[in-house]
Amino acid sequence: MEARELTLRYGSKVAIKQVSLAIPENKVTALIGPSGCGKSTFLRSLNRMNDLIPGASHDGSVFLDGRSIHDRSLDVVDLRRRVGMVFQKSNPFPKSIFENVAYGLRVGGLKDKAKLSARVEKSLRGAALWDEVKDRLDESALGLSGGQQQRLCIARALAVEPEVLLMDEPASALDPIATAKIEELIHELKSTYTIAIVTHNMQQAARVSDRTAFFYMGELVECGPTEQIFTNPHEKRTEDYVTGKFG
Ligand SMILES: Nc1ncnc2c1ncn2[C@@H]1O[C@H](COP(=O)(O)OP(=O)(O)OP(=O)(O)O)[C@@H](O)[C@H]1O
Repeated sequence: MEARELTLRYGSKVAIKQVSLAIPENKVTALIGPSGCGKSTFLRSLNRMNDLIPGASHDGSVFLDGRSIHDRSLDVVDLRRRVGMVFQKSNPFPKSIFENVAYGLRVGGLKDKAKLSARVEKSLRGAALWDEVKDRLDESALGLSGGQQQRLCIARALAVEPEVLLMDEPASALDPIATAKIEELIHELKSTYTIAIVTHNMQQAARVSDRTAFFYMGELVECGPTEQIFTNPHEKRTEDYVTGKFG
């Protein structure tokens, strides 16, 4: 995916300004920066989730496989299937574990029970949750731990076979063990998916990402290989942020 000169406003307030950033295939791109700098806004603009916010408007473009996601002929539902999203707070439906993962497939018209079961199993395996839930698929998803619920939400996103996964602080509400599992999972997922992750946790960005983009006051200050951003940033503002001088 690639954003070119993307500006996004909420009413007259500019949240991100002329951001040009590539999210390369089969890599993890971390978006970092102080609170309110526009990370989530940028992430949400990659699958047009901001369209749902009254008063939001944009200039510039975002391309997926070379095609503008704002193209009139593009189906937004299909865009959101191709570019899935996982939120900070896990949000399973008050349904069974199986139905949570099957939901998007049923909405997409898949009815065959054997095919549904196979896709649910594949998605739960992909989210490293299968072994923990395979004997309780009919139980409520709300009975899972926070970390399991977040992996269930990842399984739900994987079920519709996206190409890109957007993750908005997916581990910030989890304990260190559950966080480590999510980070391990992100590492495994990148062989199949392109991932963009917003994180407040700089160690996490350093551990999971290949590239890091530093945002400040709505602007993209710099983006580069994660190691370079953390050890040898080009911009003073990046250096001050990654060394903890502000933020
Ligand atoms: N729905 C909205 N309506 C109006 N303004 C908004 C909305 N969402 C975000 N903003 C504003 O846009 C700016 C960027 O917010 P955004 O949530 O993208 O930042 P962020 O870097 O993700 O912050 P955080 O790390 O605190 O989540 C902020 O000034 C915020 O107040």
